[in-house]
Amino acid sequence: MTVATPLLPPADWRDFLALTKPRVMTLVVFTGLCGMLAAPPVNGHFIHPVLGFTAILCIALGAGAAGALNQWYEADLDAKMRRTQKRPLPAGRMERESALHFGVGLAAFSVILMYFAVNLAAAAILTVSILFYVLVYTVWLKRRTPQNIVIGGAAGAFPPLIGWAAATGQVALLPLLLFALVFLWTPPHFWALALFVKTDYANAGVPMLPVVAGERVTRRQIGLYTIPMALAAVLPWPLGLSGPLYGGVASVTTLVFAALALVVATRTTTADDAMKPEKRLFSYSILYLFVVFGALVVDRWMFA
Ligand code: HEM
Ligand SMILES: CC(C)=CCC/C(C)=C/CC/C(C)=C/COP(=O)(O)OP(=O)(O)O
Repeated sequence: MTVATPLLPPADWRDFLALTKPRVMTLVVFTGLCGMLAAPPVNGHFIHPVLGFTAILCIALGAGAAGALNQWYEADLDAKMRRTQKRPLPAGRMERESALHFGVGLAAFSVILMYFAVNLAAAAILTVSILFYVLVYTVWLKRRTPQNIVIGGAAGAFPPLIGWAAATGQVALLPLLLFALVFLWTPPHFWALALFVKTDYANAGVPMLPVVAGERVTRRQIGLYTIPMALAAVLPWPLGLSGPLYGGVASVTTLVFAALALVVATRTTTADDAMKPEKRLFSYSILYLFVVFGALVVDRWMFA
């Protein structure tokens, strides 16, 4: 006698939205928008607003698709961590197949639309970033090495390049520096968080740096990555790629970042304070990227 597996009722639209990790993706989309708005005109023309909107929509859909495929692949891990247990798949509100179809469909749609409506360069970099997040980070590295987020984290650094490529059809030094900024920002951003949700990762068997190498090494690495990150953040100014407004904002906000990272790096254990230094650094890291990218755009439009 065969027992039929009961099928779940169709998932709610809110569950599909949750698959796209909307809160994290707001910053991803913002950096993409800023990359686009910081780009110079081509033959005297800025990107047409409708095309610009389409390109940002494609970045949002592509990033959301990558988030959905990430959740499809690691529903088992998400079920083991308090922070992620209530997601649609581990909570049993959605069939895994639905998440897979949604992710693949959305990824294909975003890339095809980017190619036909915008250009090949933007579509190609969008494809690379989706594949990087899903295959390189999620499937290959996340469960294997504590360097997972250093290498795989590159996925989240592509959006400024995609935005710039959408506007100009090519890449240039400034968006490459923005790529470097997000790439080098990711380890302090994530490891600060990993220091205070360490037990979650340990329970799930994910080899995040604090679990594998311990707190002291993680704290030192946060400090070390902050140095080249600071350079990447400030360099557009001395290189003449941005003006004094960006230079001022980037210098001050980066100094604050470095000061918070130094406190984290020089502590030996997690304090009991309500606002632990690593929590403060994690929260500030998000505000920091919003402010620095926002300042770049305001600067380019004011002083162009
Ligand atoms: C591999 C690289 C990264 C890892 C492992 C990572 C991990 C995380 C985790 C675990 C959270 C906490 C909670 C949550 O899931 O909502 C978080 C929050 C966040 N991350 Fe990251 N992150 C990475 C890269 C990025 C990038 C590239 C961006 C954007 C440029 C970003 C933006 C954010 C934002 C905005 C939040 C706050 C979300 C909220 O308020 O709920 N992250 N990150
Ligand atoms: C355009 C495009 C494709 C952009 C991709 C953007 C990207 C890679 C963002 C990474 C941010 C992110 C949600 C990391 C979470 O890591 P995790 O998946 O390990 O977190 P979890 O534990 O919350 O699942």
